[in-house]
Amino acid sequence: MLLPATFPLIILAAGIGARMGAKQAKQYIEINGKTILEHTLDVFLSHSRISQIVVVLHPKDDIFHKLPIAQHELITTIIGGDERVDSVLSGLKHLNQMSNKTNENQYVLVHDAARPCIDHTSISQLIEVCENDVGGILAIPVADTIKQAKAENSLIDKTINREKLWQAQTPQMFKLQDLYSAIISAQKKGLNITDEASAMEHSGASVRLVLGTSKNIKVTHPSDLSLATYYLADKEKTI
Ligand SMILES: Nc1ccn([C@@H]2O[C@H](COP(=O)(O)OP(=O)(O)OP(=O)(O)O)[C@@H](O)[C@H]2O)c(=O)n1
Ligand SMILES: C[C@](O)(CO)[C@H](O)COP(=O)(O)O
Repeated sequence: MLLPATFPLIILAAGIGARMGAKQAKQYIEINGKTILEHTLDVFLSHSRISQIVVVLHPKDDIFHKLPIAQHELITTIIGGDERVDSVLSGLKHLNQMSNKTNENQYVLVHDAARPCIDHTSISQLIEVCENDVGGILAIPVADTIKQAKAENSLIDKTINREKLWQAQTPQMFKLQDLYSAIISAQKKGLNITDEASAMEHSGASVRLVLGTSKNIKVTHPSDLSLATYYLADKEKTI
C-alpha cells in the first residue's frame, strides 16, 4: 500500500511584531510555559504529513537557537527579508536548493508563526483538498457586517455584501515552483502580496478556499493574547 505523501513546511517567524509592541518579537511571547513559535512548531512536528520544517528568522534573532526545539531533526533555519513575502521567497529558495532534483510537482505549505492555535484536522483537510490540485488556503467566511469607509476614513461610504467574503488564514499550500514564479512575477508588476494565494491569484490560478476554524487566529495585537491563551489551554486538554 502506498504511504500518504509528506510535504515540507515554511514557518514565517521573521517579523518584528510592531503592532504587538512587546519587548521581544511576538513569536517569543510565552503562553502556558511555551513560546508562541514553539506552540506552532509542536502542532506541525506532530502531524504525520509534514516532512521537514524551514523556520524563517529575523537577521537579528538571538532567541531561536537557544530553544531546545531548535535541535529537532526536522527543523532547519534561514534568514528572512523585510516584508513577509521576502521571507516566503527565502524559504522557497532554500527548499529548492535542498532538493537534489527539481520536482515540478513538489508542494509546500506556508504558515505564520503567529498562528499557534492551528489544529491537526485543519492541516489534514487542507492537504487532502490541495495535494492533487492547484492549491489552496484555510479561510473562514466573514462573520461581521462589513463597512467601506470614505476617504476620510471615519465615515461610512457603504455596506459591502459579505456573501462571498472570506478571511484568509494560513497554512496555504501550493506547488513550490508555481508559487515561486507567481511571487516573482507579482513583484515585477509591483503588486502588494500579503499572502501566497494573492500571488497565485494574480498568476491566473483558481485557488481553493478550505474551511478552517475561527480559533486559528493570527496573534497581532496585545488583546489577541488572552484569546490565544484560552484556545491553547483548551487544545492541550484534548490531546
Ligand atoms: N518580514 C517578515 C514579516 C512577517 N513575517 C512573519 O509573517 C507572519 C505574519 O505577519 P504579521 O502578523 O504581520 O507579523 P509581524 O510582521 O511580526 O507583525 P507587525 O506587522 O505587527 O510588525 C508572522 O509570523 C511574522 O513573523 C516574516 O516572516 N517576515
Ligand atoms: C497571510 C495572512 O496571515 C492571511 O491572513 C496575513 O495576510 C498575513 O498578515 P499581515 O498582517 O497581512 O502581514
